[in-house]
Amino acid sequence: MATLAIRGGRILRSDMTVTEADVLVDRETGDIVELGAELAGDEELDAHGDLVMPGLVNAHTHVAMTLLRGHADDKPLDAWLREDVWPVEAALEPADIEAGAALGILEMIKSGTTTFADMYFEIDRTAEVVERAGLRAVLGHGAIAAGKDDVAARADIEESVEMARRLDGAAAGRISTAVMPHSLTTVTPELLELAATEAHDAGVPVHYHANETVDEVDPIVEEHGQRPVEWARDLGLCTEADFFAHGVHLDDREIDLLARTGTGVVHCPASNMKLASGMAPVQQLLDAGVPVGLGTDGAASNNDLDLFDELRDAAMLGKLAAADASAVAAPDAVSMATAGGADVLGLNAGRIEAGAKADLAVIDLDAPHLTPEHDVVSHLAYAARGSDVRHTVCDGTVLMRDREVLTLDEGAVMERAAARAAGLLERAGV
Ligand SMILES: N[C@@H](CCSC[C@H]1O[C@@H](n2cnc3c(=O)[nH]cnc32)[C@H](O)[C@@H]1O)C(=O)O
Ligand SMILES: [Zn+2]
Repeated sequence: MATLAIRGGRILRSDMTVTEADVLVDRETGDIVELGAELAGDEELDAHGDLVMPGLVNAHTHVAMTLLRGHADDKPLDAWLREDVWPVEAALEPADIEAGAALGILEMIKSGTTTFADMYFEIDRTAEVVERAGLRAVLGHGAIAAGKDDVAARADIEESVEMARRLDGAAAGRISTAVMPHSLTTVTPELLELAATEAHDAGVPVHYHANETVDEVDPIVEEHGQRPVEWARDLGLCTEADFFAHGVHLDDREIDLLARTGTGVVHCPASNMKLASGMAPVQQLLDAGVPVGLGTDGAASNNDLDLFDELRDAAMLGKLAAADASAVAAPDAVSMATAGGADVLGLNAGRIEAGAKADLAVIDLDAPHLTPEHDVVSHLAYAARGSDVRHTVCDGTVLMRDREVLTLDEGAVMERAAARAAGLLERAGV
C-alpha cells in the first residue's frame, strides 16, 4: 500500500468538533485508512498549526462559464440568459470549454474544493481536464428544449443520456454522471419524463434547475395546478438520487415532499442574490431533513468559484430569509459545504473518517483575519477565504502543496482562458 500521511495538524470531524490527529491515506484506493497520532506515510504533508477539513463540495456549477466572468452583470435571470449568456454560448467551441474548465478547476483547487457537479456543453472536454487535474466531478450535458424543434430537443436529451452512460466511472472512478435537463420550464414534460426514465434506467441521477425565480413557479402552477416540485415528482424527477439547483421559492408542502423523497437541493446563495432571484428557506429545509448542499452556479452569476464565499453567503442569507440570527449557524453552513454536498451527490466523501474518500483541504490558520481563535468553525464560516487553503488533496493525491498546484500549469491556464474568452466574445459579436 502506497500511503500519504498528513501530519501535525488538527482535524475537523463531521460533528464539527476539532481534535489533534494525523490522517493516513491509501494513495491507491484514495481512501482514508486511519486517524491517529504519529502516523507515518511514504509521502507526507505538513499540517502543523493547520486545520485539516474535508474538501469542499461545489454541488452545482457551469464551470466553463468562467470565460463569461464579468461579461454580463446586474440583470435578472431571464434577461441575463436570453440577452447576454445564450448568444455568447452559441459561439462556444470545444476548445473554449476546455480552457474555461481548466480555469475554473484551477480556481477550485486553489480554494479547497475537491468535488464539483457540472451542467454544461461539450462535457467530454471538461472530463479530460478533470482527469488531468485530479478533482472529483459529477458531470452532465445540459439539455434544453427552449428555442428548438421537437426533433432537436429530443436529440439533446438523448445526448445527455448517452454522455451520462458513457462517462460514468471515468478518470478511475473520480467522474460520475447525471442526466441534466436544464429546468422544469425550458424542457417539455415529455422530455423531462424521458430524462428521468433513462437516467434511472442507467443508474444515474437527474439534475436540473427548479424553483429559482417566481417567473418559473407561476406558469407551472397556472398550467398544471400543482407546485413545481409536485409536478417534478409526478414526472419521476424526485427520487432519492436526484438533485436540483436553487429551490428558492418552495412552499411547506414542497419541503415536506422533498424530505419524504430524499431529493437533494443545491443552494446557490450568491447567484440568488446577484440575479435577485430571492432567498431560499434553507433553515426550513434543514429542519425538515432535506439533503442540502451548496453551489456557486456559474462564474458569470457569482462571480467566483470560492466555496468559502458561498458558505458565508449561505449563513448570512439564511439568517435574513428566516429573519432569525440563529438560523443557518456556522456548523450548519460548514456541513452543507462538505458532508451535505457529498450526500446530495451520493458520494462517500465530505467527512474525515476511515473508509471515506481522502478528499481534503488543509487550512493555514496563521493569518490576521483568523486571529484570535475562539472557535475554528466560526472562522471557517465567517472569516476564512479560499486563499487560506495551503494544501488540497483529492482521492489520496496531493493536487496543491503549499499553494503550488501540481497538476495544472497555473500561468498557462490563465493565459489560455483569457485568450479564448476574448476570441469567444469577438465571434459572438458582443
Ligand atoms: N444544451 C443546452 C445547454 C444547457 S447548459 C446549462 C445552461 O444553464 C445556464 N445557466 C447558468 N446559470 C443558470 C441559472 O442560474 N439558471 C438557469 N440557467 C443557468 C447556462 O448558461 C447554460 O446555458 C443548450 O443547448 O443551451
Ligand atoms: Zn445553474
